[in-house]
Amino acid sequence: MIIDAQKISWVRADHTVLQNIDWQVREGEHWSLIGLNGSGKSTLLKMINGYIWPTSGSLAVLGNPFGTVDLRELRRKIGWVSASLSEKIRVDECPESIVLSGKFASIGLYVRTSSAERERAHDLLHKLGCTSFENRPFGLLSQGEKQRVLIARALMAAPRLLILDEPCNGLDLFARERLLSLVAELAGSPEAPTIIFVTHHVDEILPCFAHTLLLKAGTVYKAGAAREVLTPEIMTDFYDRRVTVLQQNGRLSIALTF
Ligand SMILES: Nc1ncnc2c1ncn2[C@@H]1O[C@H](COP(=O)(O)OP(=O)(O)OP(=O)(O)O)[C@@H](O)[C@H]1O
Repeated sequence: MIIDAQKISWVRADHTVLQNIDWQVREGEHWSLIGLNGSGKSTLLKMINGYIWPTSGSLAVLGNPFGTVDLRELRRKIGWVSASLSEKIRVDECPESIVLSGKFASIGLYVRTSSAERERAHDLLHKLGCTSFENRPFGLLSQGEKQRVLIARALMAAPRLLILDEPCNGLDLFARERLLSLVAELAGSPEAPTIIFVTHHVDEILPCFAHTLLLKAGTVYKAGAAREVLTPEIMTDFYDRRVTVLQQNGRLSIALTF
């Protein structure tokens, strides 16, 4: 089991941020995670990465029950690509060293690297289409280029779980589709980690994300097969607004019904 959350809650200053979350992610599944602002997505991800602990309930990640595991060791097996990671990267650091730093889960590269590690970093930069700007400082890269470098960085540690936290934010239509096709390729490869794809936009959910978790006000609204969850009835209840669900090229999109 990749994630086994049993009735987890997280309470802060008499505010229940997460309540009775049951969520099981099995090996070989890729999930999308959807929730309105403030529904608890970041809190749940912080918990999965071991930065906060459940107030109640039990959580095991990659087969390690919390309380019995070295969380720093666990974090090395999880790649988490998010806007807050992007903000931490130094603007003058180049893609090659950013990707290499992923091996050591460090921000910045402080150790001597082997030629095999440098070769792997180059392979990943190539795989993610970053070769043409691999020597350009991070601060000069476009949003789409930054995202691809950060995904390559996350893959450097060969994680078993990869969290892509709103990776398409700020991308234009073409950069978005380019990133999504790289994600599809990654998800389909034999050595793919389990991927959790967080988004506000249903049309970004690729067919490979066959499972969906809907979080609403800190609770699991629905979790299961995407085709059973992303229905007009369920999404209308979820958003408290009547919506229609459209399908095109194996992808869905949601439109408000006026
Ligand atoms: N340390 C904390 N103490 C009290 N409340 C908190 C704390 N951290 C988060 N919250 C509250 O918990 C709720 C969920 O926050 P969270 O950041 O997890 O939502 P989110 O789904 O990631 O939102 P967004 O889509 O806007 O990023 C919010 O109401 C937030 O204000």
